[in-house]
Amino acid sequence: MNMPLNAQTLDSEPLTRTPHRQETRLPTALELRGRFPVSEALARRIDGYREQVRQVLHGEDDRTLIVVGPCSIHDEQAALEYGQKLKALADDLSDRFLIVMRAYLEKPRTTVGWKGLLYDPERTGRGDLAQGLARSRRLLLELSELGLPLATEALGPFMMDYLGDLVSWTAIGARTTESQIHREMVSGLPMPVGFKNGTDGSIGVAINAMKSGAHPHHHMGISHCGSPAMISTPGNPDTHLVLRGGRGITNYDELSIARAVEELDKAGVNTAIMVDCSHDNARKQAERQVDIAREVMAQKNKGNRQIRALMLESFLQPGRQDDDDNLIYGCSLTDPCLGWEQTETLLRSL
Ligand SMILES: O=C[C@H](O)[C@H](O)COP(=O)(O)O
Ligand SMILES: C=C(OP(=O)(O)O)C(=O)O
Repeated sequence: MNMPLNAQTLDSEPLTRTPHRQETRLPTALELRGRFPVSEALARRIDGYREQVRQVLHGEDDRTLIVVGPCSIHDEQAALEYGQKLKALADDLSDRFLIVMRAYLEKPRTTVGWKGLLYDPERTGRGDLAQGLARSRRLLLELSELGLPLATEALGPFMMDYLGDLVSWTAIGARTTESQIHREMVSGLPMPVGFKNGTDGSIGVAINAMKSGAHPHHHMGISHCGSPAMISTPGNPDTHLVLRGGRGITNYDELSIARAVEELDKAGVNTAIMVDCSHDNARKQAERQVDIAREVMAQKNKGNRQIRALMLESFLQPGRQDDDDNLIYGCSLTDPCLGWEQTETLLRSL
């Protein structure tokens, strides 16, 4: 499953090289979508998942949306094994939860580090976007065919052109919520989008992002055929806030959520809340996600109607590992995750 795809067939020929820049040709979005096509039946299913996510986020479906899965995917086989387990659990719990798998292929880094399967699938540090794009699309297709809705973080401004038709919910991360380029992108996305609060914990930037993302935009982009283009977008009405804590301060407690809802309401945007149980809320200690999820669901069960969703970082094995020669199968290379057993026990108990 981790087989490199043949670069020759992926049009990755060098274009130009200067001392400051080398350009390497990539397939267009249309070419890649053509190589790994979505059937009409699957496209209809994905439309259906997006509609279910919308209904939960707009309070028309009382279930809780759970976005759960690895911090990052580095091994397709482990991701598929995780997907099979999650699909069985999602079916079992579908009366209470709408479960969407985190299938994160791009990682925003605080400084530098591995940026995800899409950029550097072999983790050599040299990058191989041609292979990364193809492996990412093939994996999303295979996971979708298991019958799972998928979530990503939309980071590179053109990546959704290549992969977006397979995604049912996406995040704009804490490091990019303030970026106009990402807000413009969201304005043209066909799925619901969660904006994270800033890394400093501020939710004002996410509220501004929701307003901007709901607005039509005209911006510079690349057409699906690969030419420079002016992209005009209608605005995305299905955005919401994700509380992930910041600068060591958590924001999943009753008071923080009430304050966030008040600010959202004052700003006239959707008051739906997703709590990210990981990241600064868990202070990078994966097991803390268990207590956080329980505490937030207790608030919901006590009658907080704005809490509509949770995010959990989880993989086959608990914890995280450094990328060396003795990799543990199914263990995160980025942030620490809950292991599968912990995840299943938690979700069944919520
Ligand atoms: O979700 C993963 C990380 O928190 C995010 O990519 C930042 O990681 P870093 O601080 O290790 O670069
Ligand atoms: C990078 C992530 O989160 P954040 O933007 O909240 O740091 C993530 O969810 O993988």
